[in-house]
Amino acid sequence: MTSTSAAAAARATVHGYPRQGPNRELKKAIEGYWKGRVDADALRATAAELRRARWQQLAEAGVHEVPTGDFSYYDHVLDTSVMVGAIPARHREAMAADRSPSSRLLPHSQLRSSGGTPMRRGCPLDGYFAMARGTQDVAPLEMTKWFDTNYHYLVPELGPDTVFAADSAQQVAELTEALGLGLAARPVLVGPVTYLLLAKPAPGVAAGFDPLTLLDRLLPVYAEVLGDLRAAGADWVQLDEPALVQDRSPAVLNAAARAYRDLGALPDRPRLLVASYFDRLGEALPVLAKTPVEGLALDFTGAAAGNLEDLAAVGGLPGKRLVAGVVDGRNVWINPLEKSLATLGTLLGLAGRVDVSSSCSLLHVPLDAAVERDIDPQIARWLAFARQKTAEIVTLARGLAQGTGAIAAELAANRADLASRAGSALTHDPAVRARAAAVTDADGRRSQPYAERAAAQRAHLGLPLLPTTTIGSFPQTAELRTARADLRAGRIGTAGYEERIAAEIREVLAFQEKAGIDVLVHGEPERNDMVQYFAERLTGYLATQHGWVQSYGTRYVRPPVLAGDISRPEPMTVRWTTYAQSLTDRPVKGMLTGPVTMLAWSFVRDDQPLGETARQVALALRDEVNDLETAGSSVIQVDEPALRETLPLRTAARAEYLAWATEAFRLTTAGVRPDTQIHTHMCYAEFGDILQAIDDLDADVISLEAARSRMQAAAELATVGYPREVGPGVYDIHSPRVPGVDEATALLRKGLDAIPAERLWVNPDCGLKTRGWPEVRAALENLVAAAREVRESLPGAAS
Ligand SMILES: Nc1nc2c(c(=O)[nH]1)N[C@@H](CNc1ccc(C(=O)N[C@@H](CCC(=O)N[C@@H](CCC(=O)N[C@@H](CCC(=O)O)C(=O)O)C(=O)O)C(=O)O)cc1)CN2
Ligand code: MET
Ligand SMILES: [Zn+2]
Repeated sequence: MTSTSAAAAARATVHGYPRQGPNRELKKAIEGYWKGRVDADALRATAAELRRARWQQLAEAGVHEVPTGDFSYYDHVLDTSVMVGAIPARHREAMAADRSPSSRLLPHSQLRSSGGTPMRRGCPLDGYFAMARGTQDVAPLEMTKWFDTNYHYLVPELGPDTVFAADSAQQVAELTEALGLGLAARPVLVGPVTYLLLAKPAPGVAAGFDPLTLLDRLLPVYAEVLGDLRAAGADWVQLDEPALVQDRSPAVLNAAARAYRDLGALPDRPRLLVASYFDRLGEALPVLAKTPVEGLALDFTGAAAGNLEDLAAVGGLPGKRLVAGVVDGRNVWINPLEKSLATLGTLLGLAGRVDVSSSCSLLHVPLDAAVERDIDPQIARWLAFARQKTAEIVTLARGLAQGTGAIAAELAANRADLASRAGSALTHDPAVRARAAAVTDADGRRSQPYAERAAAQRAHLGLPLLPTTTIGSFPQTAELRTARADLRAGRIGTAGYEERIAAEIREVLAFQEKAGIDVLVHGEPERNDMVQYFAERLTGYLATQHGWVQSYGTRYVRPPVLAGDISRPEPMTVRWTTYAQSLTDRPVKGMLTGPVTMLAWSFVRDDQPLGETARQVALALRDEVNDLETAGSSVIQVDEPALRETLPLRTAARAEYLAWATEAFRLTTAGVRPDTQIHTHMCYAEFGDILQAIDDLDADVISLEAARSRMQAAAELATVGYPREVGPGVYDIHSPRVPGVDEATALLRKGLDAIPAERLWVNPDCGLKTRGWPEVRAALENLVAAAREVRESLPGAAS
């Protein structure tokens, strides 16, 4: 095919689309189902209607080929486990037992609801949700971050005994629905190599087990699914292999080569499009290019832009289809259309056919910027959410196929919008820039070394050995959320809302004092979210009203937008912290979200290096830290749960990231007196990669998620000689289970194997916002009892 015909054939598509619906209808239907308020048929009907509406929207926008199979009731990786029959044994047994009258398989929310909810039986949805959320008797699959995004997937559990079996029902049904609407549709599956690379050894299987050894067993299952999809009318099927953008061993690259050679050799199959995104494909590019697959989808945005030169270096993809991800699926800025057209033009010479798409699924961006009413219309023109991105993709495909003349109006408007952003005062605040430029090394260093600070803090705080504390949030009750919704809707005034918050703080403080906790928190009742709350109070940040993005299951966040230079017009947390401190003689921890997490869980500026944005945020937070100290806080926690997840996917980029990330944290925290204790908190396991960085934060105390891994994080820190205080979590707050005193005691003793008593804290894994009060009360009382028991048993303990 010549370039010209490649251009003429250019089509628009997307890799995937938000699932929740314009008003999070899916969340509401699923949570209603869990509560017994919505029946299975109604839930299925809502889901089908949402799928229909999104396909229709894509088609009406001019998308030529819509994705199918990207919908999910909970998580598409879990759906893949169902598709290949990788149901953990404990769930298989529970589902079988569920048919017997003695079964206790039912969702937690039903267990906890005050009786009267009928148990559902024999419904496949329940088995599915049990894998996602667990039941009273059966633990769920583990949840972890999808690459470096804020989306969480359920980790497949595999072992040498895993028997795969194809179940293509959901994929076939969705394809059939879309084809029934008269649309060209392309099923999207998690590819077999990525699926295995994301898996972990099932419980009871040796940790050294490598799931990739199951490839030969898995490929026939994919072959069967592909056959079923072909029979159902699939012309193309997309297999997502984002795991191949990470540094991979020759063994993994060989596995990829084998997988696509074998799938490519199937006699009656759809054409195959292998997709990668989030970074450049690197050494996997020539490997995949040599396989018989008919197409590759590559990311050409951000760090992945290097795919362009890599593609040229391998001589392009002659005769193959290239789906060019030129519209960023991870960020919310309008596309520079002319730049993208130039990229697409170059790509025309490098492939048999070029189509236009998003860089990755649009799952990671909100649905529609046009429904935001509170964003300045001038600034709203700079934003593209899923709906606007779809329009950009269609425009680019038209421009590619018909020439720029066909999209002259769009290009002119785009030029004006880009110029308005570039020239805006919002993005260039001279005071912020001057302050950031004047930062010195000394600003990021505490005035005394850790050992001296520790002594000063010990004298100042007078805490017992094994001090108890919590991570910040207490239950975000329906009453609190409703009060906030009422305030927004004008049903209550500010005074009424604030009285509600004050009352909650009094209750949280009273409970902690009674329970005997040593370092208290105010409970964060005033915060809708630990990132959005601060974004709403910082100049240069935009918050959205409806910009929901799925974080996991039915939980969503509204990532704010780092749009301009960041400054803090006034203190953000001092008032509620001071109020809480006025209610007690014990120390109340000030509670802030750190600069790295503020970036990681927001949409970031793409017009300056991330490190510069981080420094601006850090300086604003530094003022808050210092103000808290001035107002009387002796303990201040700066949460950095996202420090690990934002680690670049390719190791070559990691050192630079860790340098600016740790610098931003130190800049936030280093302005306090030596006797002010700085805490930090991280709650995503796999700290092994960033132990040095944790040390470089120079925080006085770190609390970590450790309950499920039985103190592994504490042990890892100990192996590198971590010198500071550590609170490895002894309460897994992701589960409604209440840990018993013995269980917490055992974990603490295990913690003592790694960290000496003088440096060990007692706390939960993370905040308690998603938990209910009854569990929280019982669990924290047990945690305090365990701390006392272990304290008393320590050698030399005063009896
Ligand atoms: N940004 C961010 N990323 C994160 C985390 C995090 O805490 N924040 N934690 C990890 C993921 N964990 C998460 C844990 C919980 C929720 C969560 O509970 N989300 C809530 C929404 C939280 C929120 O924004 N609440 C607002 C708005 C609540 C709301 O839905 N209001 C209703 C009306 C009120 C009502 O009737 O409930 C509406 O606007 O329609 C508030 O409290 O004000 C949900 O999906 O339900 C999300 C992620 C990793 N990434
Ligand atoms: C995801 S980390 C959460 C930390 C926050 N301080 C909380 O307790 O909710
Ligand atoms: Zn946490």
